[in-house]
Amino acid sequence: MKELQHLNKYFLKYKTHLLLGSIITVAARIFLLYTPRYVKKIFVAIERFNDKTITNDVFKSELAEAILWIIGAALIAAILTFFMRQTIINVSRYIEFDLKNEIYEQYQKLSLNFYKKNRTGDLMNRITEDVGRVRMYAGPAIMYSINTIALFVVALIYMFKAAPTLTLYTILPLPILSVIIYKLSREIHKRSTIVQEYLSKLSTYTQESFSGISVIKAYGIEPQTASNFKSLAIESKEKQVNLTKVQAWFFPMMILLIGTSNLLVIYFGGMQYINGEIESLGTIAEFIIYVNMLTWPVATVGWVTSIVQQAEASQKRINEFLKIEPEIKNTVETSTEITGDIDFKNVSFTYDDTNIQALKGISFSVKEGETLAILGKTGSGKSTILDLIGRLYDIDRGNISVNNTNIQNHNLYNLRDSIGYVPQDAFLFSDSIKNNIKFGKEEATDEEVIQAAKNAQVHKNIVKFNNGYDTVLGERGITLSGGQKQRVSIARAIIKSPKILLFDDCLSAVDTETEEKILKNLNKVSKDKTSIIVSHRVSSAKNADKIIVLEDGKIVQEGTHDTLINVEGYYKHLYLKQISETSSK
Ligand SMILES: Nc1ncnc2c1ncn2[C@@H]1O[C@H](COP(=O)(O)OP(=O)(O)OP(=O)(O)O)[C@@H](O)[C@H]1O
Repeated sequence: MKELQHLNKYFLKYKTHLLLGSIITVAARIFLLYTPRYVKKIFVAIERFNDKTITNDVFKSELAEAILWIIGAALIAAILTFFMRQTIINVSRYIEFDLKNEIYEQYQKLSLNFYKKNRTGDLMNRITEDVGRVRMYAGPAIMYSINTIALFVVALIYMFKAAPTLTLYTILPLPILSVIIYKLSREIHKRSTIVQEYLSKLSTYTQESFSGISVIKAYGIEPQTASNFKSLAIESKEKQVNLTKVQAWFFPMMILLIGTSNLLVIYFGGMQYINGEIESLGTIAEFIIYVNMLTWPVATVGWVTSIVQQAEASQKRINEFLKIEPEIKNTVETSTEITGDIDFKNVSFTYDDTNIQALKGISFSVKEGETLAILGKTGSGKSTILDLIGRLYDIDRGNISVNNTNIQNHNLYNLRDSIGYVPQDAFLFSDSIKNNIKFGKEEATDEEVIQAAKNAQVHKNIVKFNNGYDTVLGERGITLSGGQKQRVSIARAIIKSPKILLFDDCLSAVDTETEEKILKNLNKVSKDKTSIIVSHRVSSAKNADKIIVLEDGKIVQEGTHDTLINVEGYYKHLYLKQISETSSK
C-alpha cells in the first residue's frame, strides 16, 4: 500500500464526495436489510394465522404492512445505491483525470534523454492502462469495501439478534469463498495480462503493416505478412481460451458456495426449529436471504484484494516516472529580452546514453542579425550544436551564452520561445496545413499564415490542394512530399518571428532553385535575427556571414565563403564537387 499513498492527496481533495458516498452506502445497506426482516414477519404472521392466534383482518393488515415496508425499503435502497455509485465511482473518474494530467505534465517536463531511455509504448501504457488499474482501486475497490463492511456489520447485528448460533453456521463458508475468489481473481489477472500482451502485439503488428503497406506491396510479401498475422492471431486466441477457462469457474464456484450456505442454514435452522431454539420458520427464510445477500460482498473481498495488488503494482510504475527529476531545469523565473548574440566557449558534450562525445571544445560566436552556416560530414556534431542552443541538453564543459548570459541563467521557456527551430525530419501533426503552420504562433491571422508559406515557397503547392490551407495532413489526410513537409516546417518557424532561427539541414529535399528562393526570402525575414543554417550544401552556406566546418566534434575550418574556397580543405573540396555536379546536369 506504500505506493498507493501517492493517491492520498486526491482522496483528501475529494473528501466531501467520499464521505457523502460512505454515508449513502451505509444508509443503502440499512434499507436493503429491511427485506429479510419483513420476510420473517410475513412468515410469522402466516404461522400465527394458521394457529388462529390472529384474525383474518389483523393477518391482512400485517401482510400489507410488511409488503409495503419491503417495497418502500427496496426502492429507497435502490435510489441510495444509484447515488452511492454517482459519488464514489465519480470520484475515481476525477482521480483518474487528475492522475493522467499529473503524469502528462511530468512527461512534458522530462528531457529528451528520458524519451530515449523509455519506449513510447511504455509511456502510453503507464498513462492509460496503469492509471486504469489505479482507478479500479480508487473507485470500485473502495466502494465495494465500504459496501461489504457496512452490509456485514448491519447484517451481523440483525442476525445475532435473531439467532446467534445459526449466525455462526451461516457465516462459516464465507471466508472459504473469499479465499477461493481471491485465488481465482489472481489467476484471471495473470492470464488476462498475457491476453493483453498478445492483443498489443497483434495491434502493433497490424498497425505497422498498415503503415508500411506500400513497402509490403512493393516487395510482394503480402502472403508472408498474412501468415505472420495468422500465427500471432492463433497464439492470441489460445491465450483467450485459457483465460475463459478460469473465468468459467467463477460463477459455478459462487453457486456452489451459496448452495452450501443455504443447505447449512436449512439443515441447522431446521434442527434448531425442531428443538425449539428458534421460534419461527420465518427465521430460516430470513437467514437464507442474508446468506444470498452476503455472498456477493464476501466474494468481492477476494476480488478487491486482487484489485488493490494490481493497483499497487501499477502505481509503483507510475511513481517511478513521477519521481524522476527533469534533467533540464528552469531556475530563473523572470524573463529577459533575448537579442540573439550567441557565444560558444570551449563547449564539450557527451550523449549520456551512447557515451558518444559529439562536441569537443567548440568555440564560435554569432552576433545578432548574423547568419552562421555549419557544414561537416554526417555525425560531426552539427545538429548537436542546435540542440544545445535550445537547451535540449545541458553541456558537460565550457559555456554557451545568449546575450552574454549563460543559457542556464535564462528563463528556459523564454529562451525556447525566442527560437524558431526547423528540425532535420520535419514533423507535422495530423491536422490542417494552416494549424500546422500556426503551431508556431497560435494567434496568427490567415494573412500571416499565407505570408509565411509564401516565404517558405510552399504557398503555390498548398493552394493547388482542393481544400487549400484547410487540407488535413497525416493518416486520414494527404501525404506531403519530403520537400513540401520541410517547407511547411520552415513556414512554422518563420511565422513565429523569433530572435533566433535554427535550420537543421531542412532544405535537403528541395531542388537548388527553390532553395535559392527560400534562402533569399529568409534573408529578408531574418534581417534583425540570428540564423544558424546546418547544411550539406555549399549553396545554403555561401551567403552566410560566417561558416564553420565540423569534423568529429571539432571545428576544422572557419571563415566566409570567399576565404574558404581559397584554402585547401573540406569546404573547397565540397564546393568544387558541387559545382561540377551542377555544371554536368
Ligand atoms: N540523441 C542522441 N543520442 C545519442 N547519441 C547521439 C544523439 N544524437 C546524435 N548522437 C551522436 O552524436 C554524434 C553527432 O551527431 P549529430 O546529429 O550532431 O551529427 P550531425 O553532424 O548533425 O549529423 P548529420 O549530418 O548526419 O545530421 C553522432 O555520432 C551521433 O551518433
